[in-house]
Amino acid sequence: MTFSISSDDVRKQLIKTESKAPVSDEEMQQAVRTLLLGLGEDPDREGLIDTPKRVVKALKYLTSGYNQSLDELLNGAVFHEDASEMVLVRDIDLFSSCEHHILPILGRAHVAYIPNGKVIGLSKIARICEMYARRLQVQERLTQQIGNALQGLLQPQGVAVVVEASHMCMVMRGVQKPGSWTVTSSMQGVFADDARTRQEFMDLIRHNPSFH
Ligand SMILES: Nc1nc2c(ncn2[C@@H]2O[C@H](COP(=O)(O)OP(=O)(O)OP(=O)(O)O)[C@@H](O)[C@H]2O)c(=O)[nH]1
Ligand SMILES: [Zn+2]
Repeated sequence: MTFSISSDDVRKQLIKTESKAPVSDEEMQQAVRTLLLGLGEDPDREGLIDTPKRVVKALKYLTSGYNQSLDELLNGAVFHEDASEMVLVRDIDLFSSCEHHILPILGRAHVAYIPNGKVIGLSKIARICEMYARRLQVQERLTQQIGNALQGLLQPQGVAVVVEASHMCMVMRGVQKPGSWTVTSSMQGVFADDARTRQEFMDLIRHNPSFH
């Protein structure tokens, strides 16, 4: 499957998902206070008195990716370059939140692309992962959004994204399966069309670096 997405499309997609926050911090804090009461706690005891404020601040931080834009994050770091070999940034730590339970998704992303006239600043690949991770997510969408962003920004020969993550909603509650992890991928362009290129990527994300 190949995708053709322009930077404009990526920006439109981004605008659609940006948060409009129709409630105040005070209203959010009041809701946390209600949750504490529902749990049978006393929200006025010393240890909990500032908890609503802290929870709102923490949740806003964990979803701060809604307020970022690709333009701002890139800071112009897309360069014209003749390179045509695979670029891979692997083992990018991810801290996201599942949209069903608002519990952590902890994992790693491996992101590769094969340039087609343009390269992107390496740190920006990690920043793109970070922006989409800092939202309420399902792992499949997070993976796809990272791939689509790179595809749209660089129009490369192909993009490959693999995310490996453990969902705390499956570990600490519910089915309670510590040690389970989920692997999702987004393969676009040559990574989707050519099994050897895909295999090279899979081999590179598995090999042990000699400097470790
Ligand atoms: N596909 C997908 N599912 C997810 C992700 N994160 C959490 N889920 C699942 O979302 C589902 C929600 O199912 P529900 O039955 O509505 O919720 P629940 O009663 O809390 O489900 P259990 O976790 O099975 O107890 C669960 O199966 C979760 O494992 C994700 O990133 N991708
Ligand atoms: Zn969940």
